[in-house]
Amino acid sequence: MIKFEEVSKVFGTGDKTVQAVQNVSLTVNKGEIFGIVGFSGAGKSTLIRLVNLLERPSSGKVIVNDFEISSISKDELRKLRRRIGMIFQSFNLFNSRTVSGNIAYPLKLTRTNKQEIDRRVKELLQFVGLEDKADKYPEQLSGGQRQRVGIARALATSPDILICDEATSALDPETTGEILNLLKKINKEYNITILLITHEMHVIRTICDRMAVMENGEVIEEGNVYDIFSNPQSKTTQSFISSVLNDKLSPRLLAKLHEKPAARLYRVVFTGEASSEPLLSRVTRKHQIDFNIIYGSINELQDQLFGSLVVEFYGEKSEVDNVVKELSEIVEVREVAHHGS
Ligand SMILES: Nc1ncnc2c1ncn2[C@@H]1O[C@H](COP(=O)(O)OP(=O)(O)OP(=O)(O)O)[C@@H](O)[C@H]1O
Repeated sequence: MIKFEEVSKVFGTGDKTVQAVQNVSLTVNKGEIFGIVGFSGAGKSTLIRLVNLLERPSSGKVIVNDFEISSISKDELRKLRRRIGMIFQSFNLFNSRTVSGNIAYPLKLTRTNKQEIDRRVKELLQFVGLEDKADKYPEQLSGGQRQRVGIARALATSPDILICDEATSALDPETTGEILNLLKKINKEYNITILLITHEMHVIRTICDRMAVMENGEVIEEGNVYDIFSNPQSKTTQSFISSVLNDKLSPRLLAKLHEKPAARLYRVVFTGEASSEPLLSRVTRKHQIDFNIIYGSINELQDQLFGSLVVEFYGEKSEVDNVVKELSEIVEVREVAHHGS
């Protein structure tokens, strides 16, 4: 379990200070995959580096596995770091060591005996699917293979937390998918808590259980991934979600649609049960109006269906109002303004 309690981090002194993390309170539960998304400079890296004290908080508390870590001794910190594995966007491998040598490195630091190191390295190579690459050097590997080595090395000391710093940002979409599957397997089979940061909503959608959105050092939204996708509150979260759901009309098409005098455009968001029911046709038929689906998408998210459709209703104003009112009792309905939100 990782808990941030009113944590802030300020870099620099005098008038040249940067408030990288501002008053963040957040709990990552044991065994979950928690994702933090945000634009560049939002404070994500700084926040996760506080978990293993690569950075120290300026104020507030960071609690990891029941330890308030800023007050622990050097010896305890060394022990704690073995419980926390970390992987990076740029892999951070030793180019002068073989794949096996890289994976063995953290075990050598803990003075594990050679036989045990060999056993563990073999086991990890198998787990990440690199048995045939044991004696290769990082530069002989593809990006995806290098990240697998990074993952195996991070798992060497059998941590219970894995921190991923933009672990797939340097990889192509297919390799990204493979690495995300591997992270999911690690979470399931070893029950390792995963805390990841990314600027790609796709990563969050694919593997996370819960998520937070950071902006200007602050957490502006957090919750279950399905809930945030179906009802994002902030503009930033909405724009991150649109980037993967492809549910936004282009400004040109939107302007054209709004040229029609009687056009009444709504975004209807279907979640859970509502996504498998012919709701639109049932309600519009009852009020005898027509509708046309202009744009939208149906997605699978955490084993549930989730749809976001832009719909135009045709009919008497009062009837359209009734339809919108009735639909709003079951699903989320928002009028699509000229700027598309
Ligand atoms: N060691 C440092 N010294 C001074 N400023 C820093 C330091 N590390 C980060 N910052 C500043 O803190 C802010 C947050 O940076 P951080 O790297 O945590 O953001 P991020 O969301 O991870 O972005 P990116 O994805 O670009 O790394 C930025 O303004 C950055 O310039």
